[in-house]
Amino acid sequence: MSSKDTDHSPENGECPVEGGQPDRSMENLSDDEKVKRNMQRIAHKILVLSGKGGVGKSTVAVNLAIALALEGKRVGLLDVDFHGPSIPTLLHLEGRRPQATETGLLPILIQGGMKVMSLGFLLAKPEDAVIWRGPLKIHAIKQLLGDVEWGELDYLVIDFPPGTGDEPLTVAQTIPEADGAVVVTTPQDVSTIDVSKSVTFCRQLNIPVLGVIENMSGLICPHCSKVIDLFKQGGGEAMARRMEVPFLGRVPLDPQIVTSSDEGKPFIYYHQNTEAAAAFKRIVEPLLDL
Ligand SMILES: Nc1ncnc2c1ncn2[C@@H]1O[C@H](COP(=O)(O)OP(=O)(O)OP(=O)(O)O)[C@@H](O)[C@H]1O
Repeated sequence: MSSKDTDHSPENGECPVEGGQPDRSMENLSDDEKVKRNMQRIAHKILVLSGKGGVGKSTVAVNLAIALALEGKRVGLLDVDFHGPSIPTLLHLEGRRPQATETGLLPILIQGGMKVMSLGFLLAKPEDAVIWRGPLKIHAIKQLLGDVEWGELDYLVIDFPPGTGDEPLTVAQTIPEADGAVVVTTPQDVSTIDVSKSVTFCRQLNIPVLGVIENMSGLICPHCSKVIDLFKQGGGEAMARRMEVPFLGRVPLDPQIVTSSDEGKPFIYYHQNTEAAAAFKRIVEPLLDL
């Protein structure tokens, strides 16, 4: 291997792993042992789940991770959505390739020091759909947990595809010590009914439900600041009560979330003085006490 291959110097804001050298103690370990070793260095692992697509789960995952980083925490964000990884787009990291070391892959380091890894970084083209069956997915997830050089972290936030399929099941079984799941819904019945299945899924797997987040909860009128109940309000809170799990809070609909997501500029970072950013910060407070 040439010296270039082991050169960890920062490039385009990317950062070397701590210590600058590959962790040779990880060599010759089995997949499960690597995961165990790697995950021992991460204090808290939070799963972000939703039973329904399009409710803003990835947006919430990104903004929660950044809210934790803004509190001074060392944070990693892992996207295990094989079929539609959106984290690279949401963070404007399309086309980036993680650097490979002798012992693993370096996550991409973004502004504020957050480490990001997504299967999307490993696809040849963003529009490539990954048609993988269960066993391959399980192996790939174990690699994302065990072979990525996360280093010491306070939090790893893990974003999943919607539903209760192989991805959350594998992570739950592979890192049973995870702190728990945050469950994202929108207020309408059509969402809360599906998302309550995520709560049931967590119960069946003994994953603590850290709480429900009601996203897209009321639109704040940009002209008069009155709240318009576009998708109703309170459905997520009522679902949390019904399912006897904590309610973490509501994030309003904010058109700036759409534009900043499309531009790959994390909303909470660029629009700190908004009600939605304040909502994310309030939601993160109980997670700081884990
Ligand atoms: N609070 C909000 N206000 C306005 N737009 C939002 C809000 N939350 C998310 N969005 C927008 O909703 C769309 C879907 O969000 P996102 O991709 O995060 O959903 P998702 O639940 O992760 O979808 P899937 O898992 O099906 O890929 C995006 O355009 C995003 O910008």
